[in-house]
Amino acid sequence: STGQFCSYEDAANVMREWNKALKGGNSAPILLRISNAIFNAMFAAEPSTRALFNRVNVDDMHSGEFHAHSLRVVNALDNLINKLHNADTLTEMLAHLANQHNVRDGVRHHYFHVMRDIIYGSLGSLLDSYNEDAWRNCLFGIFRGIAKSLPD
Ligand code: HEM
Repeated sequence: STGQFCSYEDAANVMREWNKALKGGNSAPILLRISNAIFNAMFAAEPSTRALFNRVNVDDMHSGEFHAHSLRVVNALDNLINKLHNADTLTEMLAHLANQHNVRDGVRHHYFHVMRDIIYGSLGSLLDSYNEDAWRNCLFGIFRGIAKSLPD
């Protein structure tokens, strides 16, 4: 298939680099570590985002509720990344995630730019190998797909 989100080769690199970090069976602790790093950095960069996660007990980021939330987010990211060669499926998944975010008061398009830049800046130390250009090319459409109809 032809990559609608990014080139076939960029998508292959992104999936390989991502999946390599999760190899070895028990991926939940690795996903949680990635998720915690991303959320902590986002709350530091944009403190107003923290209260959006009160329902999932953000006050205790080690709580079961916040871990469960973190796993929902990073599992979703994992599923999206692994559909980079299936543009139709990926488009449907993004539409569903866009709806789930559109209904949440206070979620802004801008926050997705903040999170995106955090992810670009942190994957280099979270992954064994990191082809930043490929990630930028492929994640652009993923973030846009979720955030495009959110208020600025
Ligand atoms: C690639 C980026 C992201 C992915 C894959 C993602 C994924 C998800 C998923 C799967 C859920 C659970 C949906 C549900 O069960 O209703 C969720 C909830 C949520 N997301 Fe995101 N998200 C992303 C970025 C963001 C950003 C940047 C923000 C805003 C700062 C945000 C704010 C929220 C909020 C407020 C909830 C609801 C939390 C709750 O359950 O109370 N998300 N997200």
